[in-house]
This record gives sequence, structure tokens and C-alpha cells, in this order.
Amino acid sequence: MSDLPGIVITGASGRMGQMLIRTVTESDKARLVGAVERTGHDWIGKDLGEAMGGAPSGVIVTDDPLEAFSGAQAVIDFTAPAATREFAKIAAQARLTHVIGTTGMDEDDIAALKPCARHAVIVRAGNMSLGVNLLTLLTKKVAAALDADWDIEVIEAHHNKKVDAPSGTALMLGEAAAEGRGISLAENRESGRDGITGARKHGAIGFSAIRGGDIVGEHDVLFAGMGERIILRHVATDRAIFARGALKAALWGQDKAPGEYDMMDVLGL
Ligand SMILES: NC(=O)c1ccc[n+]([C@@H]2O[C@H](COP(=O)([O-])OP(=O)(O)OC[C@H]3O[C@@H](n4cnc5c(N)ncnc54)[C@H](O)[C@@H]3O)[C@@H](O)[C@H]2O)c1
Ligand SMILES: O=C(O)C1=N[C@H](C(=O)O)CCC1
Repeated sequence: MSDLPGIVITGASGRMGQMLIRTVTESDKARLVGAVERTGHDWIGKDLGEAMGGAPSGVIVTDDPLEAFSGAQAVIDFTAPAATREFAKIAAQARLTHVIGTTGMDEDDIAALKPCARHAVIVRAGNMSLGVNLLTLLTKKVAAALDADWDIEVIEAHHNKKVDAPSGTALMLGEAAAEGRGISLAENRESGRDGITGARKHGAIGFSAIRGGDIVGEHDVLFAGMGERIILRHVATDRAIFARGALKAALWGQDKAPGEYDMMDVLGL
């Protein structure tokens, strides 16, 4: 049997799930050992390769994460907040590296990860791509260089199936801008403008979300001053960038102490 780290993918039939399965399967640094979907999904009990329209893979899709996680070294999880909370408990019991790409997690969801991180490595990021993580550094730097007369707006665009807004990436970028400016994002966040909103609050960090078609993910951080504007932009054209980052995180986590980490740690940024 190979001694490459064994990886389980949750949300196997999803947009990211399928991309992750291809990425892990094609990698010479890891092996795919399990695939989890929600109870009632029509892939449960089927061979994963066949369910994806290809040759048999020998991995049977299950709705039992406990069974799937035993014997694995890492789980890569791009699903939904409630599912991710459950997976975090099971990954902690099994001492697996838990890579979390799921977005839309609220404060309670994030707090629930803390006890799990006492037993397992958790790497969580709203965006696993190298480009976006570099963009957060640039955003922080530009925000630190400009005063609050420069209005900061984060504008994001995604496909029409996305269920959360602002995107996890937009929130990462907003946090970086707030950190650079030395303010709290929670106290200065402005989103969902509609109707007679009144003038923009001085020093606010605004968010706007566009949803349409098959847009993979686009993010602008706009710094609007008097007579000039700076725009930092990232455009994702292929979900492979997120999957590659997630696999890198799963491998990176193998020799780390339990705790909560992000992609900045993984990428050494
Ligand atoms: N961090 C990143 O880099 C990054 C990149 C892309 C997407 N995402 C996030 O990943 C998540 C998934 O995105 P997507 O486009 O693949 O969505 P999707 O709806 O295509 O896939 C989600 C999958 O999770 C499955 N699922 C839900 N509950 C489950 C459960 N209890 N057990 C097992 N499976 C369950 C669904 O059946 C579905 O197949 C979203 O939160 C999205 O924002 C993050
Ligand atoms: O497709 C999605 O959903 C994406 N989600 C992440 C986010 O919320 O920022 C990353 C980009 C794609």
C-alpha cells in the first residue's frame, strides 16, 4: 500500500468537490481514499469514478464521514457551514488535517472550530488561491498607506448558484483593508445598499455582490480618492486554483501541531 497521505473529499459531487477529486487523483503526492456526500444524494453507494462519468475508481461514495475519515490523513471540505461543523468534530476525533474552503460561516460556526483545533490541524481560508492571498497582502499595504478620505469598496462577482454574500474572499479582503487602516471591519462594514441610504459613512468599508452565469470569481478592491482611484483586482478563470491550494494545505498540515491556520501560513506569506 502507498504511504502517500490519504485524502477524503466531502461534498464530492459539488463544483469544488469534483475539481478536488480530479486534482487529488492526478497528484503524485497524495491518494484519494474517500468521498462523502449528504444523505439521500444519488451518488451514495456508487463508485466515484463512474458517478463522475468515467472509469471505476474503487472509491465508493458514502454518507458516513466517520467511516470515510478512518484510515485517512486529511479531509478537504468545500461544503456548507452546518456540514463543516460536523466534519470538524469527526476530523478532530480522527486527528486528521481538516482543510476548510466552505464560506458563509458565521461567528458561531467559526467558534465551534476552536475545540476541534486542539486535536487537529485546521486550515481555513475563504480563498485558497495564491493570487488572492497575495492580493490580501497588497490590500493591507495600500490601506495602510492611505488615510480614511480614501473610500474602500470591495466588489465581487460570482456564478448564479452561489448562496452566500459577500463572498469569503471579499470578507478576507475587507479584513485586510481594515487591518491596514487599523480599524475593526465589524464596526465599519457597509453592505446591501438600497433605497435612500444617506451619504456614505466616512471611513466605511463597503461591499457589493454581483451574481450571474458561470463567473468563477472576480474581486476588485477599490480605493476611491478625490481625483484618482486605485483598483486592485483578481480574476479567477478556473476552479483548479482553489483545488491546488487546498491540496497544498492538506499536505502542509501533515507535520504541523494541532491549531488553526490559514493559507498565509501554508504559502509562507
Ligand atoms: N475557499 C475557497 O478557495 C473556495 C473556492 C470555491 C468555493 N468555495 C466554497 O466552497 C463551498 C462549496 O462550493 P461549491 O461551488 O462546490 O458548491 P456546491 O453546491 O456545488 O457543492 C457543495 C456540495 O456539498 C455537499 N454537501 C452539503 N451538505 C453536505 C453534508 N452534510 N455532507 C456531505 N456533503 C454535503 C452538497 O451536496 C454539494 O455537492 C462554498 O461555501 C463556496 O463558497 C471556497
Ligand atoms: O464559487 C464560490 O462559491 C467561490 N467561493 C469562494 C468565496 O466565497 O470567496 C471563493 C471563490 C469561489
